[in-house]
Amino acid sequence: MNSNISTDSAIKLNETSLSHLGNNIRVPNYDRHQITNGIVHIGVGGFHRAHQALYLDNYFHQNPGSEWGICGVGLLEFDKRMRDALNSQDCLYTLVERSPEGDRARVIGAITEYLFAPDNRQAVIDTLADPKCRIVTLTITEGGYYYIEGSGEFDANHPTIQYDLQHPDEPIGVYGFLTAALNRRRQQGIAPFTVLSCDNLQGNGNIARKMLTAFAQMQNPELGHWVAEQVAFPNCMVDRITPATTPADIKMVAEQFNIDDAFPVVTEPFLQWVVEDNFSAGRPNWESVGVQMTSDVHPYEMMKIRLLNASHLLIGYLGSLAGYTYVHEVMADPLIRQAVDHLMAEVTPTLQPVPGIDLDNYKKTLIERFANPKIRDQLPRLCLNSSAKMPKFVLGSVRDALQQGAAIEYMSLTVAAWFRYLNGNDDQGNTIPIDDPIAGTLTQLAHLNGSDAKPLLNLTEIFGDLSQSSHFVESVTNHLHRLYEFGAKETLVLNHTKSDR
Ligand SMILES: NC(=O)c1ccc[n+]([C@@H]2O[C@H](COP(=O)([O-])OP(=O)(O)OC[C@H]3O[C@@H](n4cnc5c(N)ncnc54)[C@H](O)[C@@H]3O)[C@@H](O)[C@H]2O)c1
Ligand SMILES: O=P(O)(O)OC[C@@H](O)[C@@H](O)[C@H](O)[C@H](O)CO
Repeated sequence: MNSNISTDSAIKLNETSLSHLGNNIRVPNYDRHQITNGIVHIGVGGFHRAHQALYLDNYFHQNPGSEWGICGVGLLEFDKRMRDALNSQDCLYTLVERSPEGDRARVIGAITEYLFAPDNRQAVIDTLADPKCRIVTLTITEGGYYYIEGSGEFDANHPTIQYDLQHPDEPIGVYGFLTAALNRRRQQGIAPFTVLSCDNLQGNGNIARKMLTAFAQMQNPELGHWVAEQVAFPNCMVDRITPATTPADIKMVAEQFNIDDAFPVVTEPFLQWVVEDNFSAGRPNWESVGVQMTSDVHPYEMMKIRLLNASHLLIGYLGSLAGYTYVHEVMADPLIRQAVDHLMAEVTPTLQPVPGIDLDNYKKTLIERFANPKIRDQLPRLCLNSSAKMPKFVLGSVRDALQQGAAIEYMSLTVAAWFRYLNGNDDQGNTIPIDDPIAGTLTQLAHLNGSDAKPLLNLTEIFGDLSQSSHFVESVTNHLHRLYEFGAKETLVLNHTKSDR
């Protein structure tokens, strides 16, 4: 590996240049033209490319000529950059695993086609309706499911949903595309595809089922019935910390690996995928490449979401308030690291036993993963769209702990730190940009009410009935007062002293 290579002299990644790449870089050794696309993936971002596509790349090395290639789909304007990058390099991209021990790059070939829906909506529907498509996988973020947290119901009034109901042949949203294709399959006697959600939602398959069925029902009750009866929606737990790609990553790939890649992915070495074995139209033999197929994903997803993702929120808010930029910097701060330990200790009694997993060891590994200085995971990424994540990552644990009469100190601190963060400046007075679909409402409530937590806790679409718990309200309020009065770090000193007593 030559670190003196300049970005300009790097080799442009595409099929013809694969054989010119350094021999330290693993490239697809299978014929990509022999692969047919049995999977359509909607929401090709960093995570899909570091996770599912990697598993399939490994699979194709063992099974050339497979029927499980991926056709990627982007529904949003946001995906233009992915379209341009993938189309300019034959859908190939570089995946770099980074750890203190070193960096390893490989080129992934599992995505063989990419469709940008705004360019050609019919092409997306045709691909989904094609009998060759047997699984549709999703990473469309928590907010992409149009799910009302407080009630658990479908957000039928959302403008995207209303648009798609009125324009069934020219949809813009995920359910519009899926139902357009499923409707055609039903009319033509083609079996439906399986819908596999790979987003960080507890019961992601169940949620996808409920939402898609509700949408299909509104469009056409018979179709709704068919979807409910015929479509399989396995749950799954996904795990691999994958930061957003930065210009520095593109430069690193060029300089360290001599690859000119418009959109590489940087990730950690850790990788896990636990999938409920419930597929109506077949699936790859995923076990052969390390996927854990099981009849019950629930304990795994509870463990991952409540320990890893909840800790990420606490790290994101406290770290931002304390003026840090990256997760590993936050983990080097003993006060915040201790808070993460305390949060995980509080969450643990709310978890079920997880087959084959020693929770103490799992938590230790999480701390090590968070501390990985090489992946430079960004705090704003962790805090993005918190209104959709807080209920899923933290509030379930709060409810369970309240029911058990157990401690909620650090769970409440996570909520309070979010409220303080929503004020939009850190403890030194620097601006923190708030990126959330309901940022306007949230920041207005935070500004108007400062250390009074109640108005934010009264947002039932996020907190449901939790504002009825005086213990929870009091605990959040106490932390919020301290965060405003003393700042994040001093609050932690006070908290830890109390907890250690
Ligand atoms: N990055 C990680 O570490 C990681 C790890 C595990 C799971 N995940 C899951 O994957 C999701 C995506 O993460 P990422 O890192 O790939 O993000 P990303 O920003 O790189 O990509 C997000 C993708 O979701 C699509 N999307 C967003 N909102 C949508 C909507 N309303 N309808 C349709 N598509 C929509 C975007 O167009 C984009 O293609 C996360 O929200 C999470 O649920 C991520
Ligand atoms: O991707 P999100 O927005 O659901 O959550 C942010 C992070 O917590 C998440 O991406 C983790 O890095 C990931 O879940 C690790 O597997």
